[in-house]
Amino acid sequence: MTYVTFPAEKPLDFVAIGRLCIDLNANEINRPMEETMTFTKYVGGSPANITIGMARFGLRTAFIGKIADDQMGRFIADYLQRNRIETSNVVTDRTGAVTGLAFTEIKSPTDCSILMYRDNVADLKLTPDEVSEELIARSKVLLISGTALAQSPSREAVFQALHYAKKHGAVIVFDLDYRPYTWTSPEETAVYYNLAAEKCDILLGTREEFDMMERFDANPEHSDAVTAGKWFDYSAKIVIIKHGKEGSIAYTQDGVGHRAQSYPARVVKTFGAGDSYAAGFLYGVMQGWTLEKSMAFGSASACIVISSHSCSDAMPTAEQVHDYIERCNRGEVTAS
Ligand SMILES: Nc1ncnc2c1ncn2[C@@H]1O[C@H](COP(=O)(O)OP(=O)(O)OP(=O)(O)O)[C@@H](O)[C@H]1O
Ligand SMILES: O=C(O)C[C@@H](O)[C@H](O)C(=O)CO
Repeated sequence: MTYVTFPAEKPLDFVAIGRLCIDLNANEINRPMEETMTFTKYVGGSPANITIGMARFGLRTAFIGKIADDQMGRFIADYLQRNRIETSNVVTDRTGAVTGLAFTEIKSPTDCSILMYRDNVADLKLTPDEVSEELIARSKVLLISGTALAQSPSREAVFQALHYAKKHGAVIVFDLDYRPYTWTSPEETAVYYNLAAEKCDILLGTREEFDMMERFDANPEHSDAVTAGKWFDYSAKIVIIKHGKEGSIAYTQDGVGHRAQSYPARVVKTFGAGDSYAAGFLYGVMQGWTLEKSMAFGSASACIVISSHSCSDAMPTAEQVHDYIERCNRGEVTAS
């Protein structure tokens, strides 16, 4: 059954708008960052990671964002180009803004955290008039990521991109990606997340992220089915609630909940699961697969990334994901 129709005539498969940053992942893992002396540099930013994942699956992709006019910004732009991601709408800041840094702490495979340096970052300085209508008009999908709503003018740039996507018939995906340290208050977050979510066809978030959005609901039940049902009154066709190792559930407008279990994984770090899951799931539905097959593909993609040191570099190819699923089905992968 087809729950979302992607405009096949569009030459681009996928465009994302939002954060381009640098991950600095601790090399000395299984200890607090106070004891970490060296880090490995990777391109980061949740929407960037998802786009890199889609490119690794062989899709035609592009990115809308702003980078700093420095070595880190050029590192990011070069990495995107080397991964065949169109950067025609990646704008270079000229105000002296810097690149967001995400220092990642891996205390244990299940106790990871991110220390984000987000002051005066270039990615939040993208303006509405810098968003290319022509690029969005060429794409089947526009993905927005919640953190880009955290500050103006990036906030307005996202809403302008949403306007273009609606105008040109792109499928709109909202990866909630709630990062509290980027926001001034949960109330502000909920207001802007809800305004954006009303325009979106596919929503992906964790239970906690949807709970944040429901703070103004009268008597919120915070139950997955009720959460999903609320968004079908707007533009939503699919609402996915992710539950970490417990798997995920996708609701459709007919009220059916489609469940997916997680696969076993030898976890190095937990973050990156959501980005790789989103890329794998969206790839699957864009191939016309069932929701269950697409969710399983996303789940396996997530396992590959959380079993790796990086997020962006570790984004797998479709062949690697299929192979992982087959090895799990043969009982060759054990969880750690
Ligand atoms: N420990 C795990 N073992 C196996 N699979 C996992 C694990 N954690 C997450 N996953 C898979 O990844 C999917 C998304 O993970 P999660 O629910 O943690 O999203 P998220 O919080 O957005 O991720 P992130 O930590 O990147 O922000 C899950 O639905 C599951 O399929
Ligand atoms: O999105 C961020 O700013 C952090 C990411 O770069 C990091 O890779 C991560 O947390 C992935 O979800």
